[in-house]
Amino acid sequence: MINDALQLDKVTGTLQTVIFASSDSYFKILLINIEESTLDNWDASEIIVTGTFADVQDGSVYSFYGHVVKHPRYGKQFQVERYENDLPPDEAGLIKYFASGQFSGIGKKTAEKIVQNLGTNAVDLILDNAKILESIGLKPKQAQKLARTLQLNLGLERLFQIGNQFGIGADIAGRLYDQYGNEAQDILTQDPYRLVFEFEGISFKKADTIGQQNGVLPLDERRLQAAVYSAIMNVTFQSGHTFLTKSQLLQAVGHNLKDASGMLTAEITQATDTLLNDGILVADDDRIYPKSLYEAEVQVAQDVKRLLHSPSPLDVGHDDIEKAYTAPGKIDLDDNQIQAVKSALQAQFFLLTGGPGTGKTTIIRSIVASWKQLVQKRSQFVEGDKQDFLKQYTVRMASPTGRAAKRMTEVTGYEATTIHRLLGIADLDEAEFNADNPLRGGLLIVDEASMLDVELTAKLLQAIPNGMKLIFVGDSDQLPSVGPGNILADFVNSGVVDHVALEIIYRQGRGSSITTLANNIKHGDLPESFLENQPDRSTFMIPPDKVPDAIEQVVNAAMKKGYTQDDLQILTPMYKTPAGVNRLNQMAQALFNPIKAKQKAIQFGNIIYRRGDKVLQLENDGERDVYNGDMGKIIAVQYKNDPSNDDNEDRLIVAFDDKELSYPKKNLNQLTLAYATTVHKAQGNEFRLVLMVLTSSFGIMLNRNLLYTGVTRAKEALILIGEHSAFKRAAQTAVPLRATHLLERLQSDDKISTNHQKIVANADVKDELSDLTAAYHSSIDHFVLTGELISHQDIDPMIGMDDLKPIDFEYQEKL
Ligand SMILES: Nc1ncnc2c1ncn2[C@@H]1O[C@H](COP(=O)(O)OP(=O)(O)OP(=O)(O)O)[C@@H](O)[C@H]1O
Repeated sequence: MINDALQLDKVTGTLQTVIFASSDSYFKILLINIEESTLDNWDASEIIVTGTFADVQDGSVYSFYGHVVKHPRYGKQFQVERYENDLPPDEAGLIKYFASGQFSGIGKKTAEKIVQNLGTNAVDLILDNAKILESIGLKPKQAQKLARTLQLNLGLERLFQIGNQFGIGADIAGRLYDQYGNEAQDILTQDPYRLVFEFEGISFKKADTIGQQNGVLPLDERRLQAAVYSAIMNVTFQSGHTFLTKSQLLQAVGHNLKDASGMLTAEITQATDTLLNDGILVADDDRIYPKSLYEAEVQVAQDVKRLLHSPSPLDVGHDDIEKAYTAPGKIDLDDNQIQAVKSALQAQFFLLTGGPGTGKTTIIRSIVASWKQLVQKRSQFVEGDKQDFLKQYTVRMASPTGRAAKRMTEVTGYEATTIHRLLGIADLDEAEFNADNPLRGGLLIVDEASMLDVELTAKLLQAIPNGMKLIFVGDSDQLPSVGPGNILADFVNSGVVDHVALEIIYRQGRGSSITTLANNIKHGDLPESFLENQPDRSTFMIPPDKVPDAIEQVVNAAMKKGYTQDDLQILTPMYKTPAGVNRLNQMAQALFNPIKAKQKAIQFGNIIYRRGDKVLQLENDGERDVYNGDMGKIIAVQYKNDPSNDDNEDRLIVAFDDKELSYPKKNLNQLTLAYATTVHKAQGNEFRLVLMVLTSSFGIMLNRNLLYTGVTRAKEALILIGEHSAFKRAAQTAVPLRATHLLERLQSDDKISTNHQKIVANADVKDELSDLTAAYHSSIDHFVLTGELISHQDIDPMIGMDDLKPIDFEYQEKL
C-alpha cells in the first residue's frame, strides 16, 4: 500500500547498524530490521535504507518514507525522502528513554519527574523551550545539559522535518544546520527573510511562504527588504545587468510581492532606502546596484585608467617595435593585422577582436615572438642579472576556460592558465594576487575575453601592476559572460582603449563555409545557401520530436566516418525538452559508450556513469584546479572496497587534459555527461564536428549570439538539426543588451588620452546605447510580465553527410 498523501512507501523499523556515514554530508546507509512496512514485494526482515539523516542511534526506532530503488551494484534498497524518530509513545517508554544513560546526570527519578510533569509530549516541549525543565524543578545546569543533548540528537532531525513541511530538501536543511547550528530551526521559522540575504538556497518565494504561514504581516519591513534584495540580485545576476533604475527595481519588487499595481511604492522605497543606508545596495544617480557589482564596476574603470597611465618601464618606442616585429612563421599578415601586432606592443592596454578564422591566434603568436625579440634586445644593455631581467618582462597568458588556456600554450609555447589559477583564487574567497601582491611579468595576454564578467575583471585588473602591458583578445559577437557585465563590448565602445577589429576571414578548406555562415549570422540573417549541403556543413530540418532520432542517425554516420566522442559535440540551448541536453546525452551515451555486461557503474541522480563516459565539470573548483566547462573522460569506476580506492567511498576517476581527479559522491554534483551540452557550457571549447540543435520550443533562448557561438565551436564540420524557422529566428534576433555604466565611467575622465584608433564611430556608439536602453526595458518588462528572466543560461550548432537526407526523417517543414 502506498502512503496516499505523498505517494511514498513507509518502512518502520529498528536501526541495526550504520553501514556508512559520509564525513562531509549527512548522507548515510543504514541497515534496518523491519517492524512494519507498506512495501508490496518485500519478504526479507531487513532492508538497506539510504538518505540524509541526523545523528541516528543504534537500537532506536524510525519511520522512513521513500521508494525502493535498484542500485546498479547493491540491488534493491530503500531511498528515503524523509523520516521520523519514533520516540516511545507511552509514559513508561519515555521514562526509559530519558533514563537510558544517553542523558548524563538523568536517572530514573528525574526521568519520572519529567514525564509526569510534561507528559508524552515532553521531548517537543523541551526542544521548544529548555527553561520548562527548570520550572518543574531541574537545576539550570542539569536542564541545559539535557536540552543540549536532545537538540544534538534530535535538533537536526526536527529541522529535516520542519524543512520538509515547507518543501526544503534534506541537503539544504543540512547546510542550514551546518551554518546556524541549533539556531537554524528558529531562524527558518521565525526569521526566514534573513536567509534571503545570508544563505544560498532559500529563495525569497520560499522564505515568504514560511514567513506568511508564520504570521509575518505583508508590510513587515523584513519581508519588504528581502523582496527588494532578491529582486535586484535575481534580475542583475540572471540578465547580466549591473544595475536597475529605481522604477525598474520597483517593478521587479512588485512582481516578487505579487503587487504589480504599484500599491506599495512608498513602502518599497522605504525598504530600498534602508538597504542603501545599510550599504547592502548602492545608489548612483538613478541607478541602484548590489554593492558587489557597484564596487566591481567602479574598480574596473579605475584600474583601466590606472593602467593606461602607467607606461612600461621598457619605454617601447616606434623604432623598437619596427625592429622587433616578427612575422608568424611563413604567413604574410595583412596591413590591419600588422597594425594590430604593432599597436599591441605599443599600447599599455590593447583590445584585439575578431570572428573565427580572422587571425587572432596567428597575431598572438606574432605578438609573443616580437615581444621576446624586444625584451632580448633590451637585455643586452642590462648590467645586472640578465635572466632576472628576462623573467621580469616575461609573457603571461590566461583565459577564463582551461581548454582555451591549453590551446594558447600549444600555439605559443608559453604556459597559459585559467584566470582563476593565475590569480590564485582557490574558492570563492579572496585572490592570492591582488593590488597588494600583484602579478609578475611584462605582458599579460587574456584570450576569450568575451567571457569575462565584471567581478572577475575587477579582480584581474587589480592584480596587474603599473607598467605591465595587458592585451584582451576575444570575439565580441559571442554570447556575453554568464555573470553580470558587458566588459569586452564596453571596453571597445568606450573608445578609450586601443583596439583593432579583424574583419577578413582567412580560414581556407575544411571549416571555411562555417566561418562564412558565422559571418552571415553576425550580420543578422542566414545565407541563401543555408539549406544547401557544403563540404563542411549540412542541415537536417525536422520537427522537434524527430530530433533525437535524427541525432542518433547522424551520430552513427559520423562514428562510421571515424569521428570519436572527443571530436563530436552536440550543442542545444536548454537542458529540458525532447531536444534538450538531458535527453540527447542519454541517447549519445548509449551510442558511444554502450552498457557492457558486469560493467561497474555509479548512479548519481538520473545519470549512470561508466568508464569511458565523456563528462563536464559544472562549477569552478579552484582548489582542484578544475573549472566550469572543462571536459574530461571517466577512466575508472572504483567501488569502496577496491584496493586502489583511498577515498573509502565509491568514486569515479576523471582524466582532464592535464590531470586526473577523483569524484567521490560529494563531488558528483559537480559533474554531468558531456556528449551534449548547452552552448554556454561550450564557450571557450572547440570541436572537430558540432551537431547544433535548434527548435522553436527553445523560444526566448533563440538569439544571434547563441547561434553564432554554437556555430563557431565547429572547427572542421557542422551539422544543423531542427527547424529552419528556429535557426532563422535566432539569426534575426539580437541578444538583449545589458545595462551597465562602465562605458561612461571609462569615458568620464578627460585627462585620459591615448593614441587609440577609434574603430567604432561615435554615432554608432550612440545608436547602440539607445538600442541598449530599449532592449533593457524590454527585458525587464518581460520579467515583470512573465516572471521568466531572459536568461543566458542556455542555446547551442558537418560533415558531408551525403548518405543522409532530411527525407530520412520523413518531414518537410513548411516555411
Ligand atoms: N594574413 C593571413 N594570410 C594567410 N593566412 C592567414 C592570415 N592570417 C591568418 N591566416 C590563417 O587563417 C587561419 C585562421 O587563423 P587563426 O587560427 O589565427 O584565426 P583565429 O581568429 O584565432 O580563429 P579561431 O578563433 O577560430 O581560432 C589559420 O590557418 C592562419 O594560418
